[in-house]
Amino acid sequence: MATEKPRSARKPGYKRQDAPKRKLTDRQKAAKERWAKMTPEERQTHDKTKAPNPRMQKQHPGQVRITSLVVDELGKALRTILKLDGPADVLMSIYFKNARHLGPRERTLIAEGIYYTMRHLSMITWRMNPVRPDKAPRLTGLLALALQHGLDAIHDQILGKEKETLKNMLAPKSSDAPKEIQAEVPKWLYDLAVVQCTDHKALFEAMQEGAPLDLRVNSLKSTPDEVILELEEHGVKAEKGIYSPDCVRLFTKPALTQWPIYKEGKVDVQDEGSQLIARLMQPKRGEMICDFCAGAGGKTLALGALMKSSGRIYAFDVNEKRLNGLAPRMRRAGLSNIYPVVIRDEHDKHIKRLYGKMDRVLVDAPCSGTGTYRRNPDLKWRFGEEELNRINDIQKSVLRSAAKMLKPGGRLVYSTCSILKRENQDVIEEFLKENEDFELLDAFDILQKQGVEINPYQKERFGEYFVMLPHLNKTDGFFGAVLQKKRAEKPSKRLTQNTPENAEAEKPAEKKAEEAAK
Ligand SMILES: C[S@@+](CC[C@H](N)C(=O)[O-])C[C@H]1O[C@@H](n2cnc3c(N)ncnc32)[C@H](O)[C@@H]1O
Repeated sequence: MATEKPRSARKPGYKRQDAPKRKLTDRQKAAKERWAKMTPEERQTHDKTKAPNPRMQKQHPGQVRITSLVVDELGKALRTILKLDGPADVLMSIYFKNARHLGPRERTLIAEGIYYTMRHLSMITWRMNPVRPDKAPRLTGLLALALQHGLDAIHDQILGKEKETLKNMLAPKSSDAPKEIQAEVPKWLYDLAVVQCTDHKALFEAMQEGAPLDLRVNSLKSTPDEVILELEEHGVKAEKGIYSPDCVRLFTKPALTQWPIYKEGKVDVQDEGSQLIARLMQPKRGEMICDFCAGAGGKTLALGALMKSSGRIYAFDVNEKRLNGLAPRMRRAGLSNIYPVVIRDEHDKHIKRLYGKMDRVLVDAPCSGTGTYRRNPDLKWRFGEEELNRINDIQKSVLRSAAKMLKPGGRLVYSTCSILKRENQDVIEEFLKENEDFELLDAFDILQKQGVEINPYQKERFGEYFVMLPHLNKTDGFFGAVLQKKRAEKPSKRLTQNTPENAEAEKPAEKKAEEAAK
C-alpha cells in the first residue's frame, strides 16, 4: 500500500492523485468560462468572490477613483451649502465635524468637490438647466466630480441612470456659454468689471483659481528664513513672498494651527496683499493708532509687530464676535499694545472722545470681498448689487468719521479687498472733494521706501493708489489709498505783529462792510 507523504513534505503544486474530482455548480462553471475569456489585465483586477467592484473599474493611470461614499456625502454637504445662506467654509467644517466616518482621502475629495462647485457654479447651473443645483444637490455633486476628474472616474454602477443625463450635461462646449458664465461671476459684477478694466478676462480666470497659503512672519519672534527652514524640516515646501518682507508662501495646506511655529506666535495666516496694507500705514514706535474696522485683527497684529509692541493701537469693530478673536491672537503674537473696543457704529461715543488724537488711522472697510473670490468662491453667489449699494454708503460714512480722529499731519489709510472702482477710487475721490484738508500720498513710493518693489507698470496704471490683483500679482485683490491730513498753516509773521495794517486785515468782513458803508 502506498503511504502518503506528510503535508509538509509535499512539493508546491502537489495534487492528490486519488482525490475525488469535485463537481462544479452552474455558477462556478459560468465563472470559469468568464475567467477563460478574460485578458491578463482583467484577470489581475478581477475579484472572483464579489460582484463587479467600482474600485476595480478600468481607469487611466493616475486617475482619481470616485466611490459611492464620496458621491453620497458630497451630495449631502451640497444640500446645505447650495442654499447659500452662510459662508461655505463654516458650513463645510460643521459638516466634516459630523462626518467622522470619512477617511482623509474622502474628506479631500469632498472638500475639493465643494470648492469646485462654488468656483464653477455658473457653468454648472448653465449645464444643468432647467434643473436647479440647489434642488438636485447629488446630481450637482456628480456633475462637479465629472468635470473635475472625468466621467470615467465614476463607476457605471454609481452613475446608474444618471450617466446619460450627465453625458448630456457635459456635451455643450463651455465656449458657447455667455461671457459672464465663462467668467464665473454674477452678471452685475461682470458688467462693472468690463467697464473698468480691459484685461477683465485674465482677471476672471485668475479669480477662479485656488490661492496659496500665505503666512506673515511675526518679526518680534522669527524671520522668514527661520520659518522656511522649520517648515522644510517637516517636509512642507515654502518660499519667500514676492513683495512683503514678512511673507512666506506655501502651496500645500498643512493643519498649521497644530504646529509649534503657529502656537508660539511666530506666524499668522495673512494674504501677502493684506500684509502690505499694514506697511502703507508705516507706523512708528510709540504712536497712537486706530484700526477702525479691525475684525479679528489680521492687520492690527501686523501693525503691532511693525511698532515693536510699543505705543497704543485701538482696535474698533462693530462685530463683537469677530473682535473677540483678536485677544488670543494678540497673546500668541506677544503683543501688549492693542486695545480692542466694540463700537455701536461709526458715530459711537468712543470715537468722538478720540477726535484729533491719532497719529494714524486705518479704515479696512467692509466691502464686497470681490478680491478674495479665490479663497471664498461662494461669496460670488451670496453678495448682490443691493448689498453693494448699502455697503458703499457705510464705506463713505466710516471714512468721514475716522478722518476726524487724526492729528494734523496724521495719516489715514483706506483699504478694501474689492476689485471694484466704486468701492475704491470713487470713495476716495468723493472724500477728497469734500475734505480739502486731506491730500493723497503716493502708495508705491511709501512701499518702495520699505523695500517693497512693485512693477512700475502698476504705478503707471493705478497712479498713487495701491492696487493688487490676482492676475497681476498672484495675491488677492486689494486696494489702498494713503491720505494725509494737512497741517494747519502757521499764521504769517506779518499777521502776528500788532500793526494798524494787521488789525485792519483781521477785522471781520461784516465790520469792514459797515465801515465802508459809513
Ligand atoms: C474687511 S473687514 C476687516 C478685516 C480686518 N481688518 C482684518 O485685517 O482681518 C471689515 C470689518 O468692518 C467691520 N465694520 C462694519 N461696519 C463697521 C462700522 N460701521 N464701523 C466699524 N467697523 C465696521 C466689520 O464687522 C468687519 O469686521
